[in-house]
Amino acid sequence: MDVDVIVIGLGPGGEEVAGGLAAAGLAVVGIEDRLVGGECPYWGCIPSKMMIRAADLLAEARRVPGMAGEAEVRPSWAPVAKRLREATDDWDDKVAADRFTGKGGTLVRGKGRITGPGEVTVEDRVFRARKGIVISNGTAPSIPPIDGLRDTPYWTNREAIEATEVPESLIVLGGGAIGAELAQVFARFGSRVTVVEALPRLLSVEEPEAGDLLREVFEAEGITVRTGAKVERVRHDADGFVLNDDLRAERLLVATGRRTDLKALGVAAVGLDEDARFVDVDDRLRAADGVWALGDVTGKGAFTHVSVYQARIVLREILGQDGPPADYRALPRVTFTDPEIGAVGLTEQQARDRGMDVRVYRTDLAKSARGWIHGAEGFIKLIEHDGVLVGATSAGPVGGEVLGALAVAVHGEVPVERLRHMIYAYPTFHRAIEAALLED
Ligand SMILES: Cc1cc2nc3c(=O)[nH]c(=O)nc-3n(C[C@H](O)[C@H](O)[C@H](O)COP(=O)(O)OP(=O)(O)OC[C@H]3O[C@@H](n4cnc5c(N)ncnc54)[C@H](O)[C@@H]3O)c2cc1C
Ligand SMILES: NC(=O)c1ccc[n+]([C@@H]2O[C@H](COP(=O)([O-])OP(=O)(O)OC[C@H]3O[C@@H](n4cnc5c(N)ncnc54)[C@H](O)[C@@H]3O)[C@@H](O)[C@H]2O)c1
Repeated sequence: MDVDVIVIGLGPGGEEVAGGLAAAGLAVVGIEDRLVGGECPYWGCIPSKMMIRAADLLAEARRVPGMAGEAEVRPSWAPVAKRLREATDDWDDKVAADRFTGKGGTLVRGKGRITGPGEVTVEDRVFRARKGIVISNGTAPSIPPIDGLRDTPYWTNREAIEATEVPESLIVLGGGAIGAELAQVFARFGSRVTVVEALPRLLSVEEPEAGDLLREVFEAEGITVRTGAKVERVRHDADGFVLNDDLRAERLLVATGRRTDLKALGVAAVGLDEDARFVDVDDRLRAADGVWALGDVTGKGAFTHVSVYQARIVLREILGQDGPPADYRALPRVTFTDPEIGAVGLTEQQARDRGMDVRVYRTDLAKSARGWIHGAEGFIKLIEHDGVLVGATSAGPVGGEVLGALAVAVHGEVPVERLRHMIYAYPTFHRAIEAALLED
């Protein structure tokens, strides 16, 4: 079959670009080997945030004593599991598939493999593209080579999201975004949770203060946090999982990062390095002549907003429309723990590693009026270079929302002097940005 564009993988970015091109009248084949929509709506962002919403409600109710009277909290996972099944249509992608074909796209189910310039094969069907191929096949959970682990019935994010019951006890291997978010959810629903992280801190890609804060909060909620931990052996028996012969739990969630498999995708057929971890792209998302890549597979930030942002650039490129190139200076991310950890741009260490002469501002949320009223834990940390912010972190009850103001400041290169003399509404959480700038 000959078409204009072939899109391999219909996650958030692939769906955006394939649907956009089809709606513009191009002949598009979208290839998907699982569910149209990808990881985010079925096993990622949306169901995990629904679980978090439920867990946060429990935590909020538990805060009633001492502030507002009495509240008895009896958690039940049943409504959570039911809402997730409704939200995912029980892991059925008919609505998303119809959305794409309704725009005129051709949906092909199966695993796509690049077999030559402009050519993709799905089992015994060969597709040829006149304009090009878009690689948007995402990532899969990466399972560390720990002795015994692969033979056990461990969970990845997929099984955790599909859980119909809360385990009595849970070990979470990996204290990154997935591990931290899901550890807190299951703990708030009554599971005895231990987080085991190899590095010295939780959320190690963010500011150290963020990992330290989360550890404090987790331990106060009864979650055991083991950092700097090395797991050498895993086994499973009738009672559950055993790590290093000393740590036991009913379930084990492996959340140790993600992996790509460029060899299986056949990227060498278009001259790309099949042993690389990610597809190398330029600021127009071009990987080779007639090949674009977007989303997690590019290694520019494993977030839905990055995938969709890149997809819009690819769409413009293929349709011959003008627009700015990709710019990741103000890349925002939010870990939806409670407190939320919002961050944009560079951390202090990343800025220093780039040789930047930085000035750092920091304040505790508890010192702000709203933070004190709320009984909130969190902080604002700002990284200035050359009179503008190059990075910021906002940790707190709505850290991800407060981040909006900081993302605008980094993206727009607003002079710090202007930020210092702006009026911040009283008493809001975001007013702590002013406090940080004045605290010096
Ligand atoms: C638990 C969890 C929570 C998350 N929470 C957030 C969040 O709150 N906010 C956020 O921004 N991000 C979050 N993410 C990350 C987000 O889900 C990903 O960044 C996003 O889904 C990546 O999109 P993508 O377009 O790269 O493709 P993906 O969503 O990874 O989809 C790629 C698709 O390609 C298909 N595919 C793969 N290989 C082939 C092939 N050879 N042929 C055909 N099809 C193929 C796959 O089946 C898949 O459907 C979360 C992830 C997880 C796991
Ligand atoms: N709120 C969000 O936006 C959100 C939520 C979840 C996931 N995500 C995205 O999904 C990606 C994948 O999430 P993730 O949490 O799997 O990966 P991650 O890379 O964020 O964290 C993995 C953690 O596992 C640790 N680790 C690796 N091997 C280990 C081992 N053998 N023993 C103990 N610890 C080990 C790493 O040191 C790291 O801290 C994230 O990078 C993020 O981009 C985003």
